Amino acid sequence: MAVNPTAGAGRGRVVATVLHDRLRRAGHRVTDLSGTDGAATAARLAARHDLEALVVVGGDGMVHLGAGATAGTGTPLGVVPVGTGNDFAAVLGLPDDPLEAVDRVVRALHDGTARTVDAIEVTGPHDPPRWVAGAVSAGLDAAVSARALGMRRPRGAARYTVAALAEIARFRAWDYALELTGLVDDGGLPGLTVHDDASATWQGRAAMVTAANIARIGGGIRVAPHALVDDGLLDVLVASVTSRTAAASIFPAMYAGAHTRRRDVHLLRARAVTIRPAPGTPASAGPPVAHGDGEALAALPLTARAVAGALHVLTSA
Ligand SMILES: Nc1ncnc2c1ncn2[C@@H]1O[C@H](COP(=O)(O)OP(=O)(O)OP(=O)(O)O)[C@@H](O)[C@H]1O
Repeated sequence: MAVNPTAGAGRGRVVATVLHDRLRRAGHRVTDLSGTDGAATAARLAARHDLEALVVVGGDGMVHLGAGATAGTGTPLGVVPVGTGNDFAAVLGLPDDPLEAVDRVVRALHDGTARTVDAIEVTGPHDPPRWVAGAVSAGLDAAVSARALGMRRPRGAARYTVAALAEIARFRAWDYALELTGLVDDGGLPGLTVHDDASATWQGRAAMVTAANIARIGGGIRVAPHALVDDGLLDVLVASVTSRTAAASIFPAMYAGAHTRRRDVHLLRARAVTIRPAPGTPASAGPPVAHGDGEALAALPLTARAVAGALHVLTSA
């Protein structure tokens, strides 16, 4: 197991004790692989290839670490949500009561039941491949994540809201060049060039480019309301919003998923997307560092690819 003791205002530590006890009583050998921070935990997880299963306790940041350690390996992943943002757990219908979630994990391990879902493999020219469970953000939502990660106060969901207000206040749209493969829905995006082999290219100005495996990010923002976690596809949101006023109205609309009714918001569906700054964009004016599951990934360019069935999430039928 791996725990973020700070998640949920310290609830992570308490829930982890219960989980540890329940797993031991069920006859499992339990190793606590939690580090002193996210990077230390990731390093400890990367060194273990012998786990029967990995159970993470925390928010979407811990799901990110768990996906990184288990995606594509066949090792089942258990999730006990105690964070502020528990989007992955919510989308999978896991109990939001952490003690019920512990029960579910213990029962799934006993019964050998797991749900097979997709994950996003992220590759770029400079960094090793990374796995993302929820969504890859490369626009305003990435800037908000970066700011929220750097803030100590306020805690909880309010931190994301404060970060969003600050980023909207200094917002300027970015110029992107996108390449999509395995396109099955063009989302009505003007200027998209679609080729016979189901690839497509687009260049333009946008506030958000987000490749989503699940419907929600940031603790309930319904960024891609119809995204399915097991369709082998990414829902790619392109918000061709260029003014600060429009950016300010789009963010609150996303909580209800109402942004998709706007004519300048497009949801495409494809197997993979490569996201670059448009040619000629000076580095100082380029899009922000991409984030995945609310964690920093890498500067653009990057390719996000849906990998069908990469994750086996412990849950009972
Ligand atoms: N042992 C640890 N100590 C401190 N931070 C950790 C630890 N393990 C992971 N983290 C990091 O904490 C961050 C937030 O993690 P997580 O998503 O689990 O919680 P959260 O929902 O943001 O938490 P909170 O409820 O405190 O807002 C992530 O960047 C994660 O890597």
